[in-house]
Amino acid sequence: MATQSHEIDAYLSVYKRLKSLSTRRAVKVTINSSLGNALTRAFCPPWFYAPIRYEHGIMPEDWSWTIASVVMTAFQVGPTKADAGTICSPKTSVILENAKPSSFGRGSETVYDPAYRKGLEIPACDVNFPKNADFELLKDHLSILVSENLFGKRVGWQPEDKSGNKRVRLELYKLVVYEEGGHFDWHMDSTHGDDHHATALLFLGSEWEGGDLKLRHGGCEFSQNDEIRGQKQKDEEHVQNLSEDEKDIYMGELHDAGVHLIAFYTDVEHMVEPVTKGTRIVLQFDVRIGPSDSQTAVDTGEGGSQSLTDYNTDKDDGVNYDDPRYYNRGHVGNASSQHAPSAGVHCDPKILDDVAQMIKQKLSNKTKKNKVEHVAFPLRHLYRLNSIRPEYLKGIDAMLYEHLTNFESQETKNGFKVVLHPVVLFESTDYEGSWTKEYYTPHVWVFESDAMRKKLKRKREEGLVDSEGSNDSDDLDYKAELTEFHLIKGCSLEQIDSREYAEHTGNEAQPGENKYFGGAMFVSLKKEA
Ligand SMILES: O=C(O)CCC(=O)C(=O)O
Ligand SMILES: [Fe+2]
Repeated sequence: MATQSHEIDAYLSVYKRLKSLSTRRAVKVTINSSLGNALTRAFCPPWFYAPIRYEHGIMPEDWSWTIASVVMTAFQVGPTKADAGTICSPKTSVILENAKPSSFGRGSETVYDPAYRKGLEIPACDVNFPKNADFELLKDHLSILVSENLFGKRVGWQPEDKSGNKRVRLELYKLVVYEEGGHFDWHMDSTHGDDHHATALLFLGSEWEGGDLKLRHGGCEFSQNDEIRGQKQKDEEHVQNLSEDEKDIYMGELHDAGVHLIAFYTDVEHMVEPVTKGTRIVLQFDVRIGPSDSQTAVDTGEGGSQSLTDYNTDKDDGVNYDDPRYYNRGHVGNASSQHAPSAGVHCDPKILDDVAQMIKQKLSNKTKKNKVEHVAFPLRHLYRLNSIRPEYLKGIDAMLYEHLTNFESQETKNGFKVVLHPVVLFESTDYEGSWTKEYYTPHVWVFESDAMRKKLKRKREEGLVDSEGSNDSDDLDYKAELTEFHLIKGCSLEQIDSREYAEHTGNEAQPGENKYFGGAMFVSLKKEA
């Protein structure tokens, strides 16, 4: 039977406000292009796994307390502040006594449905760390790992900026518990702010079986249990090369506690398979980027095309290596910069360069018939509407942005101008609403960037444009007919329509604007000065 109302209609109605505020243009989409294929090859893993353990075999005596205090951090739960043990040795019964069944967001409601999610939780306000300094230290360690592995040198390299604000901040969201039979079906986490860009899960040292955390994004998958098995194998190989004395130390109690960290960008879908034995206990953190809440996010200025290097101007890496909080980076698990785990913000520069060269070629074509002023392609990650900004780009989106904004060659003396815009993929059907090859003519609707919307709002307040938006072609500085938009196969933008992300199921219901949104990069040649 033909689809009655086109899915995109439902999707668009969610963004009514956006529609009413924005000028939009339809740009024809090119599918299966060689640029689209080159973009598909440009990839960064959107997650990582790192064991957190006590490696006193490697560190000088006086360093041990730092790591030890991380895994031995004590905590309390519930209104009575009951002793819940430590990160490496939690008191399961106390935690269970204080935990309540978890609900989750389905569309505009927050519901309880054990068929979808069967788990228990303790909200952050009921998790207390009697030694706050230990908790801060723990968060510092974890945020360095998250910085290095998800945000690279770009944002997270400096744990703090000059005024002491952390660039990557971990905020405890809740403690999550799964008993035997507990599970959580596929979902994306709800976001709790425009600066909330990843989830970090710290798995405590309780015993459990099953309960595999599975992640998926852009056609790639991750399995927690596979990572743990892989790590065990690596450890065994490592231990074979140690002396007997070293072996005893290495295989010590804390090393085996199984504490580990998994972090992923907020638009990564994930699920927890049923726990078959024991109790699985996790501290879930929201990862926030940039200055703390009390300060407003950086204004990107005109066109939202501020470069990342502007944002992160300090050339000095800003780390005080004498500070005991930082000197043992690289001794937490295997996630040191020298032994980066499988994931990380890395992408073969040759692939990035291929993309830049192909774009350059398209933009340099001066013949009237094939003239192209803008080459555009979707962002690989989904963002909140207000987070489609250079300083918030994640993983491969950030790598491409940075590479393209810094790209220079003989022909493009002034380099590229790269601008971000929210976009909605718009696929046509026939009059009955069915999908046919003949009528399959995908377009994207392009909306103003955050900065452009602000500019428009100002203009509107000054009465320079009408409230319905503007037809003034200056507002969007590109011409649809001179723009090539290359779709990337399997990218989130394509899936957002088919998977009902507008009704996505997260930890709690998300009001309209906080939902996930697609974006695109528009690349043009910088105008001669
Ligand atoms: O416990 C986990 O591994 C993840 C839990 C989760 O996805 C959530 O609570 O949103
Ligand atoms: Fe989740």
